[in-house]
Amino acid sequence: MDPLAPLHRSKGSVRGSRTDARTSVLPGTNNDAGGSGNSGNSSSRGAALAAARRLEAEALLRLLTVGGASSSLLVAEGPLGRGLFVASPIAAEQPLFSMPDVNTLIVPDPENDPYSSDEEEVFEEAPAAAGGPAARDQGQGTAAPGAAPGLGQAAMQAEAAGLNWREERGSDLEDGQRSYLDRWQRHHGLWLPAWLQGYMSDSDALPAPARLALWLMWLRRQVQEGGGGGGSAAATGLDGAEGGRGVPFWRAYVRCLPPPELVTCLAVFSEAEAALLQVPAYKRQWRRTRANLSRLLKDVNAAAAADAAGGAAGAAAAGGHSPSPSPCYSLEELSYCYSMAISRCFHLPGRMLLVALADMANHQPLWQASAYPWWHWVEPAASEAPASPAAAAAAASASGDEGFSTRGCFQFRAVRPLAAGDEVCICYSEGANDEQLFDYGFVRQGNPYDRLDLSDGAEGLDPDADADTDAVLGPAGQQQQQLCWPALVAAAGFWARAEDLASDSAAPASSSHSTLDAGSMDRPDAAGLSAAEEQSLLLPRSVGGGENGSSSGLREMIANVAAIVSTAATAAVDADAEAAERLRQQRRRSALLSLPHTAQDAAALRRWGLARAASAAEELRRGLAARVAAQLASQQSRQRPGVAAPPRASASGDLLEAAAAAELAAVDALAARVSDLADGLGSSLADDEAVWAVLSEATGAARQARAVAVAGGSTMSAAAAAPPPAPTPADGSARGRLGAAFQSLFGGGGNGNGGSSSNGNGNGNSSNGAQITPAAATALSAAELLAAAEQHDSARGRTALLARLEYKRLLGEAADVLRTYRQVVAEAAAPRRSPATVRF
Ligand SMILES: C[S@@+](CC[C@H](N)C(=O)[O-])C[C@H]1O[C@@H](n2cnc3c(N)ncnc32)[C@H](O)[C@@H]1O
Repeated sequence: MDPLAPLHRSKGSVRGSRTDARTSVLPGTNNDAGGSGNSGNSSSRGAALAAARRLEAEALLRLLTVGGASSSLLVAEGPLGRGLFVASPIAAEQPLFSMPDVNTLIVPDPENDPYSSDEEEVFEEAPAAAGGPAARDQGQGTAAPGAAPGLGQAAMQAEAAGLNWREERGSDLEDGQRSYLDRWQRHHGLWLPAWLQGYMSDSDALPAPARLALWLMWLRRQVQEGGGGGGSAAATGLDGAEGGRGVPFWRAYVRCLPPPELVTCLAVFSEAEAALLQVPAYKRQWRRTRANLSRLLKDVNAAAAADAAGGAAGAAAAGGHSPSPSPCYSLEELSYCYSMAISRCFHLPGRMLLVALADMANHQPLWQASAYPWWHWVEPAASEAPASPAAAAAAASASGDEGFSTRGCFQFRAVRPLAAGDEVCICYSEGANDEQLFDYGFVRQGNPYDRLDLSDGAEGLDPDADADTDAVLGPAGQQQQQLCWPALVAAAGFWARAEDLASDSAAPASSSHSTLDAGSMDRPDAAGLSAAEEQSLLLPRSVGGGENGSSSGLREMIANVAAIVSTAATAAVDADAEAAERLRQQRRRSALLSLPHTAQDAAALRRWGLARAASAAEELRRGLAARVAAQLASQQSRQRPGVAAPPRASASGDLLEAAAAAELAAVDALAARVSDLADGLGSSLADDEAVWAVLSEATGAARQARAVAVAGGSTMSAAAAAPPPAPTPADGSARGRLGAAFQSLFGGGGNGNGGSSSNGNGNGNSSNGAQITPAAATALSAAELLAAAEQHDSARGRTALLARLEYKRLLGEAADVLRTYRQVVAEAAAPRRSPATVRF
């Protein structure tokens, strides 16, 4: 995968900006991943950390409240780990939280700058209202009944502090950034060193998340060292008016970040942890990122040392004290900060930002998300607004800023009316599991946007290759061939229209978003799309772009297969009833596996017996049949004298046969690649499922123990303070936490029957772990199983295990679909005999 890709897809595009979000995460799956997220629920150590982090978050909340942010949020542990919750009921579209720009970290993000292209205006204008800026802010209807008192205060305080984010929309990003940085430094009394200023002021020097990472890395050191004016949050008084400034503020923020051992984004994996990933594409991506980060680190440390040397020379010449020594940052620090940046940042057009507290919102698919990010612009008061361009220029030069004055704050707004206690979840982005793993440190079970990388990974993978700083985290230039799951299944003839699913009563009534397209902000506009158009929406960029041979080749392949399948489906297919039924079942299963399947989706599809999906597929086929006809016509018209005659339109059967032969070869090649990929992995799906069963059982047992302790009157922190039982050697006996889990699942006995997974449908990686019985277990001996479980008993170990489990399921499903394809294509091309018409 292109390591730059996460930079374009990171979390939470602010509403109004263009977003390519279209993903969903099944509720109740990733939270069970335990260590996959940073819930910290998997052990008493996790609970202790969670409790400590909750206290930090409370401290941050208090700081924010006095520092200019306003919120009606609480921080608590929920089903997805630590998250944000609604403190008091709030109406739809009202702000839940507001943070002045100066209390965020903002860097330019030219990669995501619509002003540099011809895209339309993406910010909503602040509605005109009478009065000064503060009155206007309050008069925008933002403080609705039920909203927390004081919303709008943020902008007022920002104004009082003279904190206007002066910039002209569409003006040079770097001017705006200089002005913002200047305000930021004055506000916090923290002065960025020259080396950091250098990275900050040159938008082309580094991608935005890397710059955010450097800023954060420097800030962490500042607050650890207590520099920059201010003691500990407690010592300086959280209730003081200065609470939103300087070291106390940023110390509280840094303390609220997840501790490194609970971070599961790919960039923080050690060599040993990366080995657990098994999947070559994941490992390659990890290696490339680490190599890029190492190069950046070398650069940064050299620049910081040069600064320090310059400072020392200056100080010596002036006979003063020697300045502070050059900081020497470690790869661990940088990769941690980089992971924080990519997993917690938000997008504004042309900018990327980190926002305290807002970055504690967990992810849900768009149709389930309860809030959305919003940038609230506050226009200057009429009295402030320059009367003419000349006056604007004069005002700008007087203020030292350029451009038109705007000020803003970051907000979360409610998607729908929310009750106290509702979790505030936003939709981060769409993405295949490799992207989600890289960006956020979790994978989605049955992710409909998942796809297999079928490239052999031979190009652009030399981690030691020379690259200058500009290329850090830059594109490797490798165009990968990917099998896009929805496109593949749609091509096989199955599709369900978004409206069909959304109209089901099981779907959330208030949501206009479909279960099929879980993330597009434009969803309501897309409601009228045909199934074929929906399919094209889901084509990944590498297929849809058609920029090079391989992607257009793949696109063609999909179109070809679709055409053939369409012909096959509408033609009389020679097949006996039993084979036809088998085929139909396979295809239904493929469809089910590929559609977003929440419990409701699955129930709805079962209830309908796929009738609606099938009818939508019919619609798709009709469209494709027209394309086949067009193809035939165009091939016929390209026929030239002297060249072996291509099949004639009248002999469409021949053409079909020739196309099918080519198609069979392509499908076989793909199937071989899928099988190679499966062979190259270190363990089987069944092995991994058994290991996961032990781990999740252990997690369940730990939760249960904690619940008992809490019910018995002990406090959360007392329960959390109890040391976890020491792991026992993996000797197969049922001792220790994992041993007990093992025994409860497998009765303590070994297995070794090499049977297939109990999870025949490839789903349910967590909650059904306890249903795995010895009969359904794996070829691993008891000792091996325990050893493997112990090896994975950490946040990153569990994440690696879940990630490769999903990958293996995807491989299995791909093999299934390819087999089905093969059968359909072969049948389509076979000479017709007495027809037993099969309609799918
Ligand atoms: C922006 S933070 C959200 C707050 C985070 N839970 C915390 O306590 O700091 C993003 C991280 O939260 C976790 N996370 C968020 N949504 C999740 C989900 N639906 N499933 C699993 N983990 C999730 C992942 O670890 C992700 O990297």
